[in-house]
Amino acid sequence: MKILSSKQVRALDAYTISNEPVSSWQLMERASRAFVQCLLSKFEEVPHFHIFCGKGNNGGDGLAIARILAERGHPVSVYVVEYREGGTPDFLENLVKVGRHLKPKFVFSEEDLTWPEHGVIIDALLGTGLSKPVEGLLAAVILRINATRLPVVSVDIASGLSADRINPAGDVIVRPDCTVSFQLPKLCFMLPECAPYVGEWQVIDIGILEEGIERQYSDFFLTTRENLPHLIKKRGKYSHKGTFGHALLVAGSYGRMGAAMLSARACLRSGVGLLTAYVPRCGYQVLQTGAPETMVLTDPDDEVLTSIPDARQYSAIGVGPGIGTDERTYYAFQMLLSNFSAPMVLDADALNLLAQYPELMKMLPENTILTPHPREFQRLAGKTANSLEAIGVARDLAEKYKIIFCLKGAHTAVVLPDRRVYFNPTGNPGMATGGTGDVLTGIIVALLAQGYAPDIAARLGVFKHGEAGDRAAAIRSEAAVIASDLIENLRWGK
Ligand SMILES: NC(=O)C1=CN([C@@H]2O[C@H](COP(=O)(O)OP(=O)(O)OC[C@H]3O[C@@H](n4cnc5c(N)ncnc54)[C@H](OP(=O)(O)O)[C@@H]3O)[C@@H](O)[C@H]2O)[C@@H](O)CC1
Ligand SMILES: [K+]
Repeated sequence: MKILSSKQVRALDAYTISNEPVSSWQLMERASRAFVQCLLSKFEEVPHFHIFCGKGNNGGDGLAIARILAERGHPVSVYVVEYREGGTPDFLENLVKVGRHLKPKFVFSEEDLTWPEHGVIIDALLGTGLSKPVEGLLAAVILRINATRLPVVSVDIASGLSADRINPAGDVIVRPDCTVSFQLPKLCFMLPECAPYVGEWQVIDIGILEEGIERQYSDFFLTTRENLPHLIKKRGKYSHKGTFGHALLVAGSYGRMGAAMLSARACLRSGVGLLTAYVPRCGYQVLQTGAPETMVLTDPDDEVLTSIPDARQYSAIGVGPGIGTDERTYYAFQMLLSNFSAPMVLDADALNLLAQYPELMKMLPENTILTPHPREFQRLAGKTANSLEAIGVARDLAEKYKIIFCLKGAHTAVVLPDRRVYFNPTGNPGMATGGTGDVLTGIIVALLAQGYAPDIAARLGVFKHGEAGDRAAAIRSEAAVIASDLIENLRWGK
């Protein structure tokens, strides 16, 4: 699913209006009806809705939503915040229409506000037409909304929040519990800095023309459940273990064999035909016992990796979980990079080694997948002001070295060498716990070994990892999730 800028969304609305054709008021009516349907599905008992409207089209939506709710007999109060004169034509038309069912309260100053004690607040003050920081009366109303203990649902986007960039500190923005957005997600929904101004978010279909979306160019996408299942390879009746590749996992050091084990078990549960692990000698028994399906090769050293095996026979290589950053491990890693160019995924200490020895970057095989969490990325690429800037730096590096980044986070961003960015929708805060990254490495190396193209292996791996986390959290609750639960909850069917 594409992520478009506010300007592109305006062009898209205009395209739908002239090509469907549909009037802009009708499109607003469609959006508002879809919003009401979604809103009512969130509550078992319909509460009293308090709808705060601005005077642009977001306010127009608010008025239409108020009317539709009132027509159905639901309790509604509607407030129009008079921060400017006039209003957009669709706002004005809906103001006339709502007047047949309800008496809006016009708010000219803070004193006009009587604050509700029960019910749900609907925020329809400002939408994607935000053009300057919020001040004066609008700011006062937003601060009051943020001070309430009542649930807040924003229409399309929280009022005051910029869709396409990160607001400067100090901007006055609604902090909703939930945002119900029209047709396509906004870039800000993907960024951790914006999370307090987004809440739970949901995108609803308002019937924007698909061909109009196709005409808009974007480098940003949200991976969706719908566009992934067909990418999962069927296992044919006559397939054998050789059909699904042979992965090599280079992992572990003394005291960190758990990382190797988690990666190995995740790899085995992700469809790989054969798995060999290359570990220091201290890991031999651990893996042979804990992951008996794995073949184990050992380094001459007891505690850290100091050399590499002959990797020519492997269809993919995963390096990093638990290997540490010993200088001898650096030499081994360098040797691996200079001798082999199989599809590779690098995580954890392999990334720390890259940060410590940046000359290794030039040796990475094309389409190598790097899976840093924010601190690892900072070590690798330097400090950035915010997550959007970090994504920009990752795009430059991905293009320069022809590599793929999975920038791990609530919406992990898969950044491709052609600069496209795919955000991931699955996963939950329960996954912010030790070892989940090792699981991801194991999944991705399994997909690479089975012959998935690296960009698909990265996107699919990240998606399935998050989905397994969601399943685990549904069973155990977020706080109780540990990395092993993800492995147990991997599913590769539809
Ligand atoms: N297009 C469609 O067909 C559909 C659109 N839909 C809905 O429309 C929404 C976008 O509507 P919109 O473009 O009218 O923008 P919106 O944010 O409501 O108001 C802009 C007004 O506010 C003003 N203003 C801006 N910032 C300000 C500030 N800080 N403080 C004070 N004023 C400020 C700005 O002033 P100006 O920039 O002109 O000076 C302008 O007058 C979108 O989010 C969705 O909800 C849906 O119905 C689906 C169909
Ligand atoms: K809003």
